[in-house]
Amino acid sequence: MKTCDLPLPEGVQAFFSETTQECAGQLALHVAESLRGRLRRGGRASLVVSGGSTPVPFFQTLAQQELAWARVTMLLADERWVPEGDPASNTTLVRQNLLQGRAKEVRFLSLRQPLCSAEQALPAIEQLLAELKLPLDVVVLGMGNDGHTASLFPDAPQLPEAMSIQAPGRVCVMTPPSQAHTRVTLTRPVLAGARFLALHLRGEDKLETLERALKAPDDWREMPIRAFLKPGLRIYWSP
Ligand SMILES: O=C1O[C@H](COP(=O)(O)O)[C@@H](O)[C@H](O)[C@H]1O
Repeated sequence: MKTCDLPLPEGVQAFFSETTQECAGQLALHVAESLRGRLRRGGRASLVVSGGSTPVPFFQTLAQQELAWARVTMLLADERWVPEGDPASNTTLVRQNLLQGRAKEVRFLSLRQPLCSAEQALPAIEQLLAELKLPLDVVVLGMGNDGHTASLFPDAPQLPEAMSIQAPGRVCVMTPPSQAHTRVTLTRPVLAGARFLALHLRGEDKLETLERALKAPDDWREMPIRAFLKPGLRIYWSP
C-alpha cells in the first residue's frame, strides 16, 4: 500500500488505498460506522456529500450499508444551478448513485429550487436547512485542482463571505468566473465544524494539489481547501 509521505498537520489522518474501489469501500465503512454511532444516541443523523466524478464508487458502496437510513438527513455540500437531469447536476448524480436500494429512505434536502435564480432561492434554501442541527455529523468533501472544495472557488467574488468563520448564513451563492454555472455552497463554518470530516481524493494530480496546499496552510484565498486541513480531518486517497 502506498503510504502518505506528505507533511500533514498534526491530527490529520491519511487513509491511502491501492485502488479506487478499496478507497471507496473504506470511506463508506467509516461513514456508515459514524452514522450508526450518532443514530445509537437516538434522533437523526446528518450526512453531507460532494458531487463531481470522484465519489461515484463511494456512493454506490455506501448505499448498500445497513443502517437506519430513514433517520438520516442528507444534502450536498454544493450544487450547480442547473435543472435536475442536467449532466452537471450533483443532485442527479446523488439520486442515481446514492439514493438507491436501502438508502432510498433518506430524507434528502435539495439545494436546488426550481423556477427561480439562485439569489431568489437563497431564503428558501436557508429555511430548509434551518432544520439541521449543527455541528453536522458527517461531511465528505472533494477538491478541485484549483484548490476549491464544495463550491468555495478561489476566484468567486463571494469567497470572503462564504469563508468567514462568522458567516451568518449556512449557504452562499457563488459566481466564480472560471465556472460555467452559478453555484450554491454550504459555508466554511457549517462544513468545517462537522464531527466526522473527510476529504476524498483520487489521482496523482490531486495528491500534487494537496502537496501545494500544504505549503502555505494559512492562505485560503489562493486555495480554499487550506482552511479544512486541520486536526480531525481524514484524507482518503487512491491513485
Ligand atoms: O465542482 C466540483 O468539483 C469538486 C471535485 O470534483 P471531481 O470531479 O474532481 O471529483 C467537488 O468536490 C465539488 O463538489 C463539485 O461541485
